[in-house]
Parts: sequence; structure tokens; C-alpha cells
Amino acid sequence: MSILSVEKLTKQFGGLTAVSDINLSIQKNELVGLIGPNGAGKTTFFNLLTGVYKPTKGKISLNVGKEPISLIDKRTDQIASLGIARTFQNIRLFKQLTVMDNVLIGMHQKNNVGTIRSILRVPSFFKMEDKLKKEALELLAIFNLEDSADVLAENLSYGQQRRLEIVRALATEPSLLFLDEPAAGMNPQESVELTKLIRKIQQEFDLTVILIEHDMSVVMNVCERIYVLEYGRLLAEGTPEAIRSNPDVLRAYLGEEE
Ligand SMILES: Nc1ncnc2c1ncn2[C@@H]1O[C@H](COP(=O)(O)OP(=O)(O)OP(=O)(O)O)[C@@H](O)[C@H]1O
Repeated sequence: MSILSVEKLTKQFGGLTAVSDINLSIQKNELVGLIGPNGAGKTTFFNLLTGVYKPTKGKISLNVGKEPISLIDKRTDQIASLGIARTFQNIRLFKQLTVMDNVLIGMHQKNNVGTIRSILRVPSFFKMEDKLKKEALELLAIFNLEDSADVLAENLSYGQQRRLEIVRALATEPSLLFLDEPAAGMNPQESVELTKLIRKIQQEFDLTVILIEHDMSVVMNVCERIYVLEYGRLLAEGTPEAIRSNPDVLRAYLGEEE
């Protein structure tokens, strides 16, 4: 079943067409890669799917309930509440807050803790808060961050901050997770560990994952299917094996670092 489908999606910034006539369909529980040279339109594509930008043209349809839902004209918060979570190329954590609080914010988005209850601090608030903290610690443990729960996010290493971003996205209990260059700035060993973690959470949390990544070893190891963009257009689509030997892809990447 297709969980997300995109038809003729286009985004123009003045005279520049950043995303051009993209058609794509993602199946439930797939782990799909989105690759392409710098400026190919990958982040713009994520921004269109998550409501940051309004498309110039095209359709985006999400299939998580009885009827498909159009994401065109939905705000970012509405899209998030439909079960789409993302991370950003430039880490966007609450750096002055602890690791735990960063995760709790993600959870509060989903769980109705309630402003009145939290201001009045009634017993049910503390009960809910304890439950959420326990769940947050379990999520942090998957990413080997549980011992840093009380550390300020700004004091984490770069690799840890990237992992915390994923935990915070997971805390909203998404069905679709968009990861924008999760391995950027990581050393090779951290990238390998992250690859395993992405696969693990996809299976454990029944997730559909779309991953933008420049690190080809991450993409080729983790993705079941890959879409390649170039100058905003869809250049190729296929399994990692097919993409690896596709002449158009090789040409687009010629001279690019792998
Ligand atoms: N807000 C904007 N206003 C104008 N042009 C933009 C805007 N956002 C992106 N662009 C342009 O759209 C094109 C696609 O950019 P985008 O960031 O989506 O590419 P990308 O594939 O994610 O690149 P990278 O791999 O370098 O992150 C680029 O030419 C970029 O300069």
C-alpha cells in the first residue's frame, strides 16, 4: 500500500525551478533514499512534504487512515499531527534544554498533557510526566543516550546531537520519518552505527523512512529503494544495485565525492 504519493510536484523560487514535476510513491514500511548532487532539490522536496513551502504545482497525498489526505495547504503543525516527523540538515535542538526535555517536548506534542494540568501541576500531571519520562529514557537507550538525559543538548558531541534529533522526532510517534542528512559530520564508525539504528527503528516502530544522505555507504547499506534527483528533476529510481550502475547517475555524480 502506498503511504505517500506525489504527483507532478513542482516548486519555483522566482525563475529557479528547485523541484520539477516529481512523481513518486512510497510504500508503507519502506526505507527509501533520496540522493542527488548539491542543489538537486532534495531539501526543498522535504520542505514541500512537511508544509514548510507551498508547492507551485502538484499533489501530495498521505494514506494513513480510511481516506487519502491531501497535504497541499496543510500547515507544518497539521502535517506533524498527521504522523510525519523530520530532522533537519542543520541540527535544530533546544540547545539550552536537557536531552530529556528535548525528548519530552516531542512527546508533549503527541500526548495531551494539557496546559491547565501542567500549570496547576495536579497529580494526574505528575503521573503522566513520570510515564513520559520512562518512555523517553527507553527511546534514549536505543540511541545510547540514556546516560546523558540530564546533560544540556549543547554539551553533547555532534554525533550525539544528530542522534538526539532522531529521538525527538520519534517521540512524536510518527508513521513517516524524514531524515535530512542524518550522518552529516559523523565519523565512519558513527555512520555505520547510525545505519544500523535507522534500520532497527524502522522495524521496531513500524516506520516508513525517507532518507536524504550524501554518504553513499549509508544510502547503499540501508535503503531498499533509491530516488535520484538532478536539477530538481527525477533522474532515476531503483534498488541500490541498479542505481549504483545506472549510467545517468554515474554521470551526475562524476567528479562528486562518494
Ligand atoms: N528559499 C529558497 N529561495 C530561493 N532558492 C532556494 C531556496 N531554497 C532552495 N533554493 C534553491 O533551490 C535549489 C535546490 O536547493 P536544495 O537545498 O533543495 O538542494 P539540495 O539537493 O537539498 O542540496 P544540498 O545537497 O546541497 O543540501 C538550489 O539551487 C537552491 O539554491
